[in-house]
Amino acid sequence: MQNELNKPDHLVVVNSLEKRYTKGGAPVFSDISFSIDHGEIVCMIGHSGCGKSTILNILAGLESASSGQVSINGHTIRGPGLDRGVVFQGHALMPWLTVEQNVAMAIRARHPGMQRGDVKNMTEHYLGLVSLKEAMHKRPSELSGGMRQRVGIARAFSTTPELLLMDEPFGALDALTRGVIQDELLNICAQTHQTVFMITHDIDEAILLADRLLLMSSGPNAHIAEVVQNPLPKERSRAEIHHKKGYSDLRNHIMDFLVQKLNLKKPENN
Ligand SMILES: Nc1ncnc2c1ncn2[C@@H]1O[C@H](COP(=O)(O)OP(=O)(O)OP(=O)(O)O)[C@@H](O)[C@H]1O
Repeated sequence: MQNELNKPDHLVVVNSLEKRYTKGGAPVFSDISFSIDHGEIVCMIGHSGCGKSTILNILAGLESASSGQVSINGHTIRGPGLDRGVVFQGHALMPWLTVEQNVAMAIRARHPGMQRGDVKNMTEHYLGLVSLKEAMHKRPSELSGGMRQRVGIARAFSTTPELLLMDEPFGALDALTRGVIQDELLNICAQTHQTVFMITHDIDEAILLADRLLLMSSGPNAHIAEVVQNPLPKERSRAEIHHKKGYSDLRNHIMDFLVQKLNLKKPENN
């Protein structure tokens, strides 16, 4: 079905993904199907080893599925592409380049013909969004872990990807820094209507950031056991979210899922 912009309704459609590492063995996961709408933030939560990173890497085009397809804007993906930006837990910055150069390099890759001055302006704009303009001439080794991760986020946003993929992007950060960056991420997403697929182990982070949560059963043969729509309004704020009606119920629901339903068997006819 097409909308008025003649684009598919869903930005991303994931259809029946399955991954096997050993021939004849049980798949790590199977029958993974979901969609992501334009501007939506979808979080996947599940225990270690159920295949979350593998699914994200397949969406990034860095890994291939044993079967199934992923399409973005109606086109089946066949490898990595500039339509997708990835933020990993380890920021993966180039250590010999400054903060500015790390971001500018990504912008030039996305816009090969862009004038030098425009690249500079765009670099400063995205570093400004993560409050790092002051540090633009520093090298990654001179930054804290949180600052490096913010450079990684600025770099990913600066390429204006159709889809931003984040694999536990704040996992290595202390709670305070994590909170600050979560706020920054929410602000940027509100400004840019960025579509995001994200993996996290942190329930509070998922409730704060996600419009929809995909709860994975444990592997092998993991599957999406439940899809939960976040009932809290889209304008969520870290300072107030725990006072909102519905917050505790949602948190308890996800916690119960993770604690009690660890070994959900895949339904026979699903
Ligand atoms: N290259 C590989 N070869 C064989 N098995 C692999 C390979 N990569 C991942 N696996 C297995 O696939 C399963 C899923 O791994 P994956 O990293 O996707 O899980 P995850 O849910 O992201 O885990 P975590 O939350 O710990 O990061 C694991 O059992 C892992 O051992």
